Order: sequence, then C-alpha cells, then structure tokens
Amino acid sequence: MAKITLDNLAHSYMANPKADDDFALKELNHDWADGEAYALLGSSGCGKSTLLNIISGLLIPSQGRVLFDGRDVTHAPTADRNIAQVFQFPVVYDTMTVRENLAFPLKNRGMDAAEIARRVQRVGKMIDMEAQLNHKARGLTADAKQKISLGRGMVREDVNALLFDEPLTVIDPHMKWELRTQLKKLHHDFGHTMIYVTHDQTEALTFADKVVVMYDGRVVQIGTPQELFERPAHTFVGYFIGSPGMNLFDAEVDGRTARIAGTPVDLGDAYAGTGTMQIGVRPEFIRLSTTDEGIPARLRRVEDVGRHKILRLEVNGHEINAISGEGDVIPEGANRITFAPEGVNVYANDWRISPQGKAA
Ligand SMILES: Nc1ncnc2c1ncn2[C@@H]1O[C@H](COP(=O)(O)OP(=O)(O)OP(=O)(O)O)[C@@H](O)[C@H]1O
Repeated sequence: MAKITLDNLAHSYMANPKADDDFALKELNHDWADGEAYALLGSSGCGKSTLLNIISGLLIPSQGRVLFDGRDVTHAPTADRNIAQVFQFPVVYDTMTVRENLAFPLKNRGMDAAEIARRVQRVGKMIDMEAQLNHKARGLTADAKQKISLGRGMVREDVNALLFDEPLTVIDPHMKWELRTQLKKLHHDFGHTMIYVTHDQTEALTFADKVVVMYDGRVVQIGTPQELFERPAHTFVGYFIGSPGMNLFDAEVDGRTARIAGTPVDLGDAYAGTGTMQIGVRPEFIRLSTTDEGIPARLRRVEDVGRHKILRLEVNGHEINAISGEGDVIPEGANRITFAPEGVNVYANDWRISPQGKAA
C-alpha cells in the first residue's frame, strides 16, 4: 500500500495549451493517504478518467509529478507501479476458466499453488461465483465477466493501490450493492489505498471514506460524505450531491444579514465584505412558515417519495425544494419559508466563504 502524491499536476490533450480551458485537468496538489478509500466523483467529462489514467500510468501528465511513497513514478509504465485496475467493461481471458482467470495475477508472480488456491476460493466467494470456478469464461454474461474482472483486481494483497473506473456499470442493481459492500469489507480487512471513479453519488458516498468531487477539470472539494453534505465548498458540490440538491438564492449580504427577494434573513454569523452573493440551503434545512416571518414562497406541489416528502416551491420566480420528514404535517396556508441556521452557507463566485472568525 502506498501514499500517492500529486505534485503540481495538470494535463492538457493539446500540444500547446495556453488558457486554463485548454486543460482537461487543472493544476492539482493532493496526497491520497495510504490505506484510505476514495471516490472520485463528477459528471461526464469533468476529468475523472484523465486523473485516474495519470495515476495508473496510462497517461503521462503534461505538467507535474506523481509519487508513490515519495518515489517519482510520473514516467514509469503501469507494470512498474504495482497497482490493480478494474475498468468499466470486463477484461477476461475467454479460453480460461473463472478459476484460472482469478489465479492469473498470482501465477504471474510465481506464488505458491496452495496460497493461490486459498485466495481464489476466497475471492470466488466474494463475487458469488464459487459454483462457476471451473466454467470457461467464454459464454458467461457481461455481468459475470465483470465480476471476474473485479475478482482479479482484488485477489492480490500486495498492491500499492486498487483503481476502479466505474466498475459496476454493467452489473445488475442488486449485485451492485452486494459488490460495493464486499469492496468495503476488502478495504476494511486489507487497508488498500483505493480510488473508485464514479458519476453516481450513492456509489461514492456509500463506498468511500473521502469523496473527491471534480467539476470542469478541477477538484472542487475533498471531504467526508458528511462534510460534503453540511459544508459544500463549491456550489457544484451542493447541487450535485443530495437529492434534490442544494437551493441557491441570490442575496445582498451585509454582515450577518442577507436580503433575499427583499426580505432580510439572519445568517447566524457575520461575513466579511458586502454585495451580491449566493446563499446555499439544502432542502432538509428549509421550513414552511405560517407567520409573517420569512421569505415569501408559493407551495406548488408535494411529492411523496416514501420516507419523506419533497415540497416544490416558488420563490421570487425560481423553483426551490424543501424536504419534510416522515409524519411532518404541512402547515395549512403556509406562504413563507425560513432556514435552519446550521444549514446556511454563503457563496461568492461559487466558492463558499467562511463566517468571520471561523475556519473553513
Ligand atoms: N484522448 C483524448 N483526447 C482529447 N481530449 C480528451 C481525450 N480524453 C478525454 N478528453 C477530454 O478531456 C476532458 C475530460 O475527459 P475525461 O474522460 O477525463 O472525463 P470523465 O470525467 O472521466 O468523463 P466520463 O465519465 O465521460 O469518462 C473531456 O473534455 C474530454 O472530452
């Protein structure tokens, strides 16, 4: 297992990049801690695969260095990095049995036969293919073949890191949950450094200790699922994580007061600077009010989604979402909203600003 350091890293697919926009991966400095499980989360085209390919050695960055435990591997081929990789689509040897496929990375390293048999049996159980270990891979479904690819990624215990690039895309929904649980268990048992690329927030939040959120070639936040929920560092994090995502209100901020649609709102804390900013409030922190306090709002519809209800509201011509908990009564005649102070974040140019006297 290794600590992976990204030092001043950036990448452009162009020969002579000039502007910031020419970079698929904008400058990045980061340590992936030894033994931690990370998810790399973002929408299509934000640069996740570019970053993963640089770490795995499939791509040489146009700027900066990659270090494994302090050793510069920027130009080292994949084979010299001692990593296991699982891609979106299966990579298996059709003419081999499931057992031979799983054993392949171990045989290649000359491991003792009894130890190979023990590990293959264990991984076969994890991917729920014990009964098919002697079947040829040819003829198996894409789903089953991908489970073999995952198994092959997991069979080695001595790797510097395990890299997964959207590995569950072809797996059926029930098995997705099962495999994710197994990956978590594997991480718990062996403490591999794991990087798991996905555009699916549920996958990221349930798998990882830390989630790295990317937007437009930039890492906009690295944090625990709770940090991303409570303190989104960038409006994209607020919008992308959560269902529905964070609401944004244009506001004039002055000290601890924000004026939203002409209504003064107490922010709970004071902020430096004055002017037009954005107030981010997740649906979970918006309350309906029947008093004359709060921001005027019109309740347009209520959607019952099982455990809670989503309230679709209109505030100053914009759609706003609120979530009301199971069993909560929606007050009759409610025509204003208020915010729970602990759920209020303030943004200037999309980046969160900390209240005065409080660290980020
Ligand atoms: N080989 C390439 N040549 C030129 N541009 C590329 C190449 N590969 C990716 N890009 C561009 O770089 C940007 C980042 O792509 P990347 O594949 O890293 O994103 P991603 O987040 O992994 O997306 P996806 O989830 O769709 O794979 C995109 O604008 C993409 O079009």
